[in-house]
Amino acid sequence: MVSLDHIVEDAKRDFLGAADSAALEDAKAKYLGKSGVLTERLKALGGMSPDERKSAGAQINQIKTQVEAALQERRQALADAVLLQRLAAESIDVSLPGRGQAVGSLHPVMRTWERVEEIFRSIGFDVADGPEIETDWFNFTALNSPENHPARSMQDTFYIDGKDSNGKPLLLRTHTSPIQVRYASEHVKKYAHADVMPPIKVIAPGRTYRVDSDATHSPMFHQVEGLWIAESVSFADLKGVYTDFLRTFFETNELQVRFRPSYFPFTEPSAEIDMAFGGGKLAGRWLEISGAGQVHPNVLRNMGIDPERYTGFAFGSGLERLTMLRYGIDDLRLFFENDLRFLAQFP
Ligand SMILES: CNC(=O)COc1cccc(Nc2cc(Cl)ccn2)c1
Repeated sequence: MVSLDHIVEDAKRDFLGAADSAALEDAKAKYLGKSGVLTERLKALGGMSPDERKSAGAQINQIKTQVEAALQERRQALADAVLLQRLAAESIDVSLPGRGQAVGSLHPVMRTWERVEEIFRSIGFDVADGPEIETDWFNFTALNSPENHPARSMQDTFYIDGKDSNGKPLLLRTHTSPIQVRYASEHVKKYAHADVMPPIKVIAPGRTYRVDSDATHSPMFHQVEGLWIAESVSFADLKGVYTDFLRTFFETNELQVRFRPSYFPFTEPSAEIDMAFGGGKLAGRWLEISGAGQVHPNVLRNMGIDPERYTGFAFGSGLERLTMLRYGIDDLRLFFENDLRFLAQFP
C-alpha cells in the first residue's frame, strides 16, 4: 500500500502535471477511481477493528477531501485557460477602422426605365408589362406587318420551339408593341358596354430581343413604347407630349426636337424623332432618338377599336439609347459587361 503521508502532494503534482481535462481525468482515476489509491484504502477499512476503522476512515476521508479540492482547483484552472485561449482567438479589436459595407445601386438602364415611368405616370399614363415570349400575332400580324416583312425573318427574330394555341410560331418579342396590343385589346373588352371608351394612355417598357450583335447592337436590349388612343388624339398631341417628355428626361428646355417623315407598318403617318441639345442656333448635332406616328387603322381594328371613332399616336424608343445620351456613354457593350468600374459610376 502507498504511504498515506505523500498521497496529497503526489495527487497535487499529478493534477498540476495534467495539461488538459482528459489527462486530468486519468490522474483523477489514479486516486479516486474504482481502483484508485484512496478507493483501495477505503476498501481495506473492512478488515480493521471498529476503533482502527474509525481513525483510519477519518484520516482517509480527510485526505480524500484534500485530493478532491486539488482536483477541482485544477479543473477550474484548465477551464479558465481554455476560456482565455478562446477569448484571445475570437477577440475583435473594435478600435480598428471599419471596412465599410459597399452598397449596390441600380443599373443605369434601370434608372432610365424608372425615370421614364415616373415622367409618364405624372401625366396620367398607365405602365403595362407583358410576356417576353410572344406569338406571331401580337408581335407582327396585329401590328400590320405583312407575312413577308423582313423583320419576321430568322435573320432578325429569335424563334423558339413550340407553337402557340393557333399553331403559329413562338418568338422572343422584337419590340414592346405586343404589350400595348394586349393592353388595348383588354381595355376594349373591359369597356365594351361604355358609350365612349375611356382613353388608352399607356407606356410599355421592357426587354426586347433581335438577332443582332455588334458595337452598337445587343441581342437583348430595352425599349419603351407609348400609346395614347382616344376620340381625337392628333399628331400635334404626339409632338407636344414627346417634346415635353424629352425636355423633362434630359432636364433642359434647350432641347430642339424635329419630326422627320418615315415609315413603319403600324403607323400612318410615321416619323423619326431627332433631338439636338442647345437652343435654336446653338442646336448641336441632330441625334435620332425615337420612332412614332399615328396608329395605323388596321392596328386599331386588330385591337377591336373603330378607326372611324378613335385615333391615337404611338412612339418607341430604346432605353439604352436614352441612357447613352443622358450619361454620355459611347459603347453599348458597357451595359452588359458588368464591369464594376463602369457600374460604380452610377451609385
Ligand atoms: C426604337 N423604336 C422605333 O424605331 C420605332 O418604334 C415605334 C415607332 C412607331 C410606333 C411604335 N409602336 C406602336 C405600337 C402600337 Cl401598339 C401601335 C403602333 N405603333 C413604335
